[in-house]
Amino acid sequence: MRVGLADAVGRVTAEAVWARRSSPAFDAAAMDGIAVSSAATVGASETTPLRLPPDAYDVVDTGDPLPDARDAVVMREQVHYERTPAGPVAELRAAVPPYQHVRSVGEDVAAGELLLPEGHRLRAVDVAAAAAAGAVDLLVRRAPVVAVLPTGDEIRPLGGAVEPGQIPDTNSLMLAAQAREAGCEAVVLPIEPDDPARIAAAVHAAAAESDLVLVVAGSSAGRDDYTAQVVEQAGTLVVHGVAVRPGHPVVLGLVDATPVVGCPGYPVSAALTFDIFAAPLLAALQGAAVQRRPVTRARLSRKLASVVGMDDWIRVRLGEVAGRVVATPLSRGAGVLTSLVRADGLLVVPAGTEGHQAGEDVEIDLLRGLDEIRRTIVVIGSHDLVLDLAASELRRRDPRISLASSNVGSLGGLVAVRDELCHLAGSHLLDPASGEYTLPYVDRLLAGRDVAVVRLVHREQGLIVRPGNPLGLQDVKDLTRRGVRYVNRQRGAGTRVLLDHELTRRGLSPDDVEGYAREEHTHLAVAGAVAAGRADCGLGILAAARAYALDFVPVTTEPYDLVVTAGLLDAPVLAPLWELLGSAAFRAAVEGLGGYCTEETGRRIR
Ligand SMILES: Nc1nc2c(c(=O)[nH]1)N[C@H]1C(S)=C(S)[C@@H](COP(=O)(O)OP(=O)(O)OC[C@H]3O[C@@H](n4cnc5c(N)ncnc54)[C@H](O)[C@@H]3O)O[C@H]1N2
Ligand code: MOO
Repeated sequence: MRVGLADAVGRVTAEAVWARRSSPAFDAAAMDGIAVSSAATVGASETTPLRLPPDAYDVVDTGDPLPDARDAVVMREQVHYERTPAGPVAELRAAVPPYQHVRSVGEDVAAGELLLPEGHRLRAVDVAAAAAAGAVDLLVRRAPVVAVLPTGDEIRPLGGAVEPGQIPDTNSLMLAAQAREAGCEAVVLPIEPDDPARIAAAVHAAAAESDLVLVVAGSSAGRDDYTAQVVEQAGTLVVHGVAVRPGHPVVLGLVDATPVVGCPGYPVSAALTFDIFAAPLLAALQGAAVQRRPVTRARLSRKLASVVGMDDWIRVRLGEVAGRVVATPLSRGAGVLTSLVRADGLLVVPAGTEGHQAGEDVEIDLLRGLDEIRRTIVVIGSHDLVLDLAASELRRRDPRISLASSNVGSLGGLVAVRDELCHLAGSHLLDPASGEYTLPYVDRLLAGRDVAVVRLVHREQGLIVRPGNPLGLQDVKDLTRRGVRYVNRQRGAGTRVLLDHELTRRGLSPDDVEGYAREEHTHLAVAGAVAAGRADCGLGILAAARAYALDFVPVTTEPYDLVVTAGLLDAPVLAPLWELLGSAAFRAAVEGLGGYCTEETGRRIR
């Protein structure tokens, strides 16, 4: 099919494009000035200037055709005019070589020259060059049509009501957009319930109208998982299950000669399945090359275990610390779509590998440019909402800046500072012996290192309870009451150390607290567990309680600090953060979260 140049970007050429016209189509002035005959200027110099009468030159502007009998241009700035009764005489103080400042016919592209090969994906510059070479439209390959077929009794169309237990159809939105990004047309079909006959009918109908059918979900072993069975009965089932995770239960087959990919329902699995299986197929259908991502080497910030026998696709955040790119693995859950949203790169741990040690050198497929990665502030340690607010505010102020924080608890953060795996560690570790926060741990873990500690905030820690505090919890000692279900933080988290300290002070033991062994990794996750009724109480910050409209019983106020290698304090990557911490507007926004005091924000306490 032929498409107009304005609509051709992203399409793939179906024939070679030969220039029909030269560009420029005539010898043209390349500068504003005067057109002259070079032969007439021989001998001109500073000491013997040449005086050209008005009929021996023509005034020209950039792009003008070169008048007959002229073969060179002198820039306006190098011409001195002298008024005479016969008109302005141009004085030249140097000889002009032939074709000086002249763009000759076909300098850009010559008629008859090959401009673009067949099978080339068109970009903005390509269509402009084609237009300059005389094209008005181009023969392009048909864009493959991708049909997206969502399945599942629980799936509801986007924008409509979603009852408890139902899931909005986010996968179809994503897969259709991925197909369009791959240069295809995408059609999202109505959601089919878990009924093999209906799914089969929909697959047949879609196969007749499209080049690839993506059946969403129903790929694994559940009672209502029919995709593989449908493909087997309606056509040919080629593969069910691959040694890739996420994406393990993918279904590959043919129905009525149209390829069908059964994408697992978990969003990360669905997205990666498209990348791994659908994208190369669609590129092949268009006769174009698959886009390979650039790669970089990086140091892994944490140990990464991986099951032997599966290629593990790990999403990572990246930043540059001490001159080396550091990769921090994000959540591995196939349902954690935000792991892909936040990812700067992908790390594939091959099937034959058990994983990697912290600090190991690995290869990363880049999802973002290295220049952006170099401007990323890497925070590892305890997490606080103020860091999220800072990340958002830094980006608003300068779109090139990112702040990536990963939560491994305060202790893990100090270890990451020690190992040069982050710029900053968020820490609020209480030393029960001295009652001091963070500094005793810095002395122990980072002994002999020149380390600075900058106060971020003071914040209130307290019991996060259901609205109205139905169990009447007033103090940490109430956690030992029968029937009170507590939700704890992970080992190494400052909030867990705080609980232990508060229990010890009261002569209580963790064994007295029901749910002590149950761990969540963030304040918000603790609040989420209480809000969902899966626990009655957890220790955390006021802002987390507020985020879920829960009640809060204050226990203590604690400092939350940023630990940084002193040599990095003046690093350009951190400058925007220090500036932000000094801003009154930012401090007001922090106080607005509730439970924060910014009196000492930005103060270096060591
Ligand atoms: N016993 C086993 N259970 C599971 C296995 C297994 O091998 N044995 N595999 C797991 C893996 S790995 C994956 S991946 C998933 C694949 O799930 P299905 O493709 O069968 O999909 P469902 O079970 O229907 O749904 C899974 C999950 O995805 C959500 N979903 C489904 N469609 C959409 C949509 N259009 N938009 C957004 N989210 C969607 C669905 O609600 C579920 O939460 O199976 C594991 N289980
Ligand atoms: O293999 Mo499943 O695709 O991990 O989530």
